[in-house]
Amino acid sequence: MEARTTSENGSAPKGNENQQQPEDGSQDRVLAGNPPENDASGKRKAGVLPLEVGTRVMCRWRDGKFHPVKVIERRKIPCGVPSDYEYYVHYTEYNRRLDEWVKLEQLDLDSVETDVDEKVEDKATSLKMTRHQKRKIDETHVERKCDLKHPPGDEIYRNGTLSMFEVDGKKNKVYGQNLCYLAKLFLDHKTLYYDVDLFLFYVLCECDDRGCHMVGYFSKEKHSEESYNLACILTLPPYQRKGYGKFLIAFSYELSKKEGKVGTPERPLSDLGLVSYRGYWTRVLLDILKKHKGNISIKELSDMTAIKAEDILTTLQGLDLIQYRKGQHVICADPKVLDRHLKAAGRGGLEVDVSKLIWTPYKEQG
Ligand SMILES: CC(=O)SCCNC(=O)CCNC(=O)[C@H](O)C(C)(C)COP(=O)(O)OP(=O)(O)OC[C@H]1O[C@@H](n2cnc3c(N)ncnc32)[C@H](O)[C@@H]1OP(=O)(O)O
Repeated sequence: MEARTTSENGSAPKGNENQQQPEDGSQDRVLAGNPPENDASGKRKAGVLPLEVGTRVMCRWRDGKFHPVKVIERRKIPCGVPSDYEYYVHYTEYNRRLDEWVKLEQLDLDSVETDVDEKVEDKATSLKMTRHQKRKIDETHVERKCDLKHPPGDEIYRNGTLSMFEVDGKKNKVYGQNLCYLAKLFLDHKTLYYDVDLFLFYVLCECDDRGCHMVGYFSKEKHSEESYNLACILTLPPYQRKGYGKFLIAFSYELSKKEGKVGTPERPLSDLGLVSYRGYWTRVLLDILKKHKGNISIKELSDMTAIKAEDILTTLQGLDLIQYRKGQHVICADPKVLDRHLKAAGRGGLEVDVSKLIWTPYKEQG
């Protein structure tokens, strides 16, 4: 039998040294401990103990005041009487970080509301959940604990410890929105997208035995009128300058190749975005020009690389490799000049091994 009277076990609220009773004998809920008992209240308490999970009651907090709480867990006190419990309570007016274990002495048992609102809530939502399930949902919702071991999508690429995941913004709204918030921290000029349904997110992860840890991502519109193949790119600061940015850019073009389309990044580009893209375009184009024998047109370069013709033109113009002859742009590539530019373009970054990409372009379902 767990039910007992407070007077039997001596654990009834008796107040403490700090208890202050007003001289007129009235109960001061603000400063005092628990109010004095009478017979009726003692009997009532006998019926409510031990308190059930879900019970609402007033609890004296460290400020000496009583606050409404909800019992969300209870446990037996190891060295106490077998029927002695302490309670894990949530202060309903405050953040869950303040949840704590309290002793029975801190609770005003005259204020106990057993179950009433839980039943009302259950009826209102027509959900037949156990209290335990309800509490779990409640806690998860409020604290937003993340137990994900990898981004919530399909792994479309794996090479050694690197993986890429495709996350659909429509299926994982909050995850997609959070990625956008993250990028916004580093980008003044970008619009923040709340409506992420129209986007896919390609999340690059370093993987180990604890899971896949995001190092960067890019987003991409499911359908782009302007042939954008990348909306926003971000490498998290601790991972920058390691070649991940170039990897993500290269990856976006590999997806475009699979789609049979040419692509370009959404404008405007940030200064770091522009440097990264210029570096990528320069290396890719000059590598081809170096190996290629004979003439090659911008259209052919675009078909081979999925880089939009305008981007090829501006890149080659910037390197002074374009001449305008008889109304046409002509690529003039002296091998020595190409070598010089390639050297200046720096490291190639991490390679995308296309044989490890398993992906089909997005198709609207239903
Ligand atoms: C369409 C758009 O989204 S535009 C917005 C682009 N995104 C941002 O500006 C967000 C903040 N910036 C970032 O997230 C990153 O800097 C990115 C994504 C632009 C580049 O990511 P990184 O992982 O650092 O790229 P990566 O290591 O491949 O380096 C790319 C090149 O950019 C240049 N670069 C990158 N960071 C710097 C820097 N801090 N200073 C100078 N040059 C830099 C270098 O040329 C570098 O090549 P290198 O290391 O061989 O010299």
